[in-house]
Amino acid sequence: MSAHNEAKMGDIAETILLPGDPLRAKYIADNFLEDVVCYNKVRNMLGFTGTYKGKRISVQGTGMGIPSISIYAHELITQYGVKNLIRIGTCGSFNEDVHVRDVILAMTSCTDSGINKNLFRGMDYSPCADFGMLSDAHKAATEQGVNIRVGSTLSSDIFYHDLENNPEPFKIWADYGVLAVEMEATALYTIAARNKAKALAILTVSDHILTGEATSAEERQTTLHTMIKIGLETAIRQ
Ligand SMILES: O=P(O)(O)O[C@H]1O[C@H](CO)[C@@H](O)[C@H]1O
Ligand SMILES: O=c1cc[nH]c(=O)[nH]1
Repeated sequence: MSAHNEAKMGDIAETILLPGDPLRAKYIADNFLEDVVCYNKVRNMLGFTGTYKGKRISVQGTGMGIPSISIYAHELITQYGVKNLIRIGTCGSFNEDVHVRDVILAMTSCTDSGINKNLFRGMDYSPCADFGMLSDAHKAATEQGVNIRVGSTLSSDIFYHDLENNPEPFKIWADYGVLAVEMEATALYTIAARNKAKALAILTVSDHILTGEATSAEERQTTLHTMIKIGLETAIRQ
C-alpha cells in the first residue's frame, strides 16, 4: 500500500498502461484484458491487472497534469516494482500537417512546466522515451498498418490559455517542430529515467487547436482503439 494506491506488493504487473482518465483504464481492462482484478479505487484512480495474449499487464489512470502523473509513476516504480510504463493519452495538434486521429510516439517531451527547472537547478534536461520501447511501438504500429508519427511533443501545465494576451501560445513550439500538446509525458520520462525504468508516451490527436476540429465520441473510441492496441502490443514485447 502506498499513499495513493491500495494495491499490495505483487498486485501490479511489471508492465503498465497509463491513460490519464481512470475510466479509460476500466474500458481497456473490460474490453482488452482477461482475468481482470481491480487493485485500486483510492481517489477513483482505478487500477486493474489482467492478461493480454497470456502476458500479465496492468492499466491505471494517472489523472491530468504533471503533479498527478508524478505521484502515480513514482509510487508504481519505487513501491510496486513497475518497470515498463506506457502512457496512452490524448493530445491537441497545433500543426497544419498533424491531423485529428493521428497517432504519435513522443520521442522526447518539451515542457512549459517548472518541474525540471527546479530539479536541474535551472539547467535544461531532455526527457526522452526508452528507445527499445519506441522501436517496439513503431514496429507494432507498422504491423497494424498505422502510419504513426514520431517526434517531440509538449507537456503543458496550461489547458486553457489567455488568448487575448497570448494569441499564439503554441507558435514557438510548432516553429521548432514540436508535434502536439498533452500534459504528462515530461514527468513520466523524467521519473522513469531517475528510477531506471522504461517509459513511452503514445498519443492520439483528439482535437486540433488551430482549426477547432475534434473527434466525435464515437470516433474517439475507434481512434483510441488503434492507440490501445499499439500500447498492448508494445507491452507484451517488454
Ligand atoms: O487523455 P489524457 O491521457 O488524459 O491526456 C490529455 O487529456 C487531458 C486534458 O484533457 C490531459 O491529461 C492531457 O494530457
Ligand atoms: O492536453 C491536451 C489534450 C488534448 N487536447 C489538448 O488541446 N490538450
